Amino acid sequence: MSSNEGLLMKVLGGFYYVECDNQIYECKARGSFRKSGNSPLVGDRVKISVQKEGFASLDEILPRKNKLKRPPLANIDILVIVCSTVSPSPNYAVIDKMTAAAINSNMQPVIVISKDDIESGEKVADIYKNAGFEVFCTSPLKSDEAERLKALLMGKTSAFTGNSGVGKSTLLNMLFPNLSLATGEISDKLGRGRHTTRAVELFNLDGCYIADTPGFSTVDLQRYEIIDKDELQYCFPEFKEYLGECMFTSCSHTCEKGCRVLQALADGDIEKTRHNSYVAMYNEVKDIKKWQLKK
Ligand SMILES: Nc1nc2c(ncn2[C@@H]2O[C@H](COP(=O)(O)OP(=O)(O)OP(=O)(O)O)[C@@H](O)[C@H]2O)c(=O)[nH]1
Ligand SMILES: [Zn+2]
Repeated sequence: MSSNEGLLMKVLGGFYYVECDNQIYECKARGSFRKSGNSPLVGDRVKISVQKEGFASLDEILPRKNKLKRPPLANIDILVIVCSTVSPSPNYAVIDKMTAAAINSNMQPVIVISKDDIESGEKVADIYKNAGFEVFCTSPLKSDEAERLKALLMGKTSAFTGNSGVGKSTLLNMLFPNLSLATGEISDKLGRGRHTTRAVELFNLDGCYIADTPGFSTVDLQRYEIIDKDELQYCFPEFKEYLGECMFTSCSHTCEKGCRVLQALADGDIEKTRHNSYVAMYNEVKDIKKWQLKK
């Protein structure tokens, strides 16, 4: 018998599929997980033991860097937030919720602006570059941007999100031309829009681990990952250099006198759309009590 560390790629029908040494092992979990209530999630780094006959068991879940409720995933390194320049045009409120939620969950948000061939994504790109994010402007004509993005995703576990029609499937196919071969349904519009019963799954595509999340169109951090009002300011990286410099220590950076963040906004150092999103999110959570946020 040998004990190994691996990555949980899929959970299906009581079996756990673990990638370990370039091989997939079908594992049964040890009974203790059921009792402890801490069940293995796709994306978990796990310890498995492989018996001689090929039977494998999942013995231990290694500590997680993060965990999502919907879809149930662990250890997401990068959240790729896709928006398009036109049809649909960018929804800043949605994008900013996703960037904030990603940061709050200890993931790196990455912005992809598609349909750069129809209309330039430069204006949107500048907003997010100025806020400190990694930004990519893509179109089927710009393979260099896709290559640059792919290099960032290498060896990491990533999930893609964005409204319907922004071009997620197109982007994934551009990044991974052999995607349809690798995953079958994933290229088939990612199994979305129809009632599939497929489970959440990680795909190893050229060394990039991509989470596919059927059943709902995208990773939905908006509704399920609510950010505490005191934490929200830290989820806007461009605020960081001004925090602690406001007149009032309890400043919410929404309307107060002597607010350094509002000053930066007035000076044009913080983007208006970003601050608008912050205020909207702040107002949404300001009356929620801390105990109601407990997960
Ligand atoms: N010109 C142009 N068209 C694009 C680009 N990206 C996507 N499209 C088109 O936009 C439409 C929607 O693209 P999809 O890739 O299906 O979008 P999606 O985000 O996967 O959509 P859902 O499956 O509904 O979530 C398709 O007709 C694509 O051909 C792009 O960069 N340039
Ligand atoms: Zn302030």
